[in-house]
Amino acid sequence: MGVGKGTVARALVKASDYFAIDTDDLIESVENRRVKKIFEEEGEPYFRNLEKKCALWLEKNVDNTIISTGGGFFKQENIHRIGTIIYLESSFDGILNRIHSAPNAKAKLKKRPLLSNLEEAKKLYNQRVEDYKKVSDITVNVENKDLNLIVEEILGKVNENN
Ligand SMILES: Nc1ncnc2c1ncn2[C@@H]1O[C@H](COP(=O)(O)OP(=O)(O)O)[C@@H](O)[C@H]1O
Ligand SMILES: O=C(O)C1=C[C@@H](OP(=O)(O)O)[C@@H](O)[C@H](O)C1
Repeated sequence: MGVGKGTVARALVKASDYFAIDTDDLIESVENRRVKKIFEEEGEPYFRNLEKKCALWLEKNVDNTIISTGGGFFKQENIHRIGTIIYLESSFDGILNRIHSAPNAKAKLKKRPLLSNLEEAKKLYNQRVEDYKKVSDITVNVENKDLNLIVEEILGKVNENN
């Protein structure tokens, strides 16, 4: 939720031969509506089921690609069969500061249904943090870090990992 997955993916594409896709974008495209609308009109379980379908499709069909995901995608049962998992690490306040200092901060907050209640969002972050660490193959701290340095670290660690 706002740690910089999409931004980092776009920077990685510029700095390498990789191309990128985003699971929320894929879901929005097949549903022809925004994630926020899907949550409002169908509820969260419906969205998680779309993530599951997307995860199964990625496992079968996508290789050598940067995949940015929604913040809850890591729970997919086949996540390790999709590829190398990179965790972008930041404190909760670091994430909020990022979003609040974006020029379009209001829109960024509005499109994220799980950020609408800050207390609940912090609870969710605290619940997930240990799981993010457990599930990831590579961790890169992104707090207060320049995008170029983040990209350099990721590409270095991915090369070491392969
Ligand atoms: N390394 C960075 N330095 C400064 N701002 C960043 C960095 N990474 C992301 N941002 C900003 O943080 C906000 C959230 O990033 P975004 O890529 O949309 O997150 P996510 O895809 O994880 O939800 C955006 O306004 C983006 O410009
Ligand atoms: O953390 C989550 O469970 C979610 C994060 C969102 O994506 P971002 O991480 O890009 O905000 C989006 O997939 C959906 O609102 C659920």
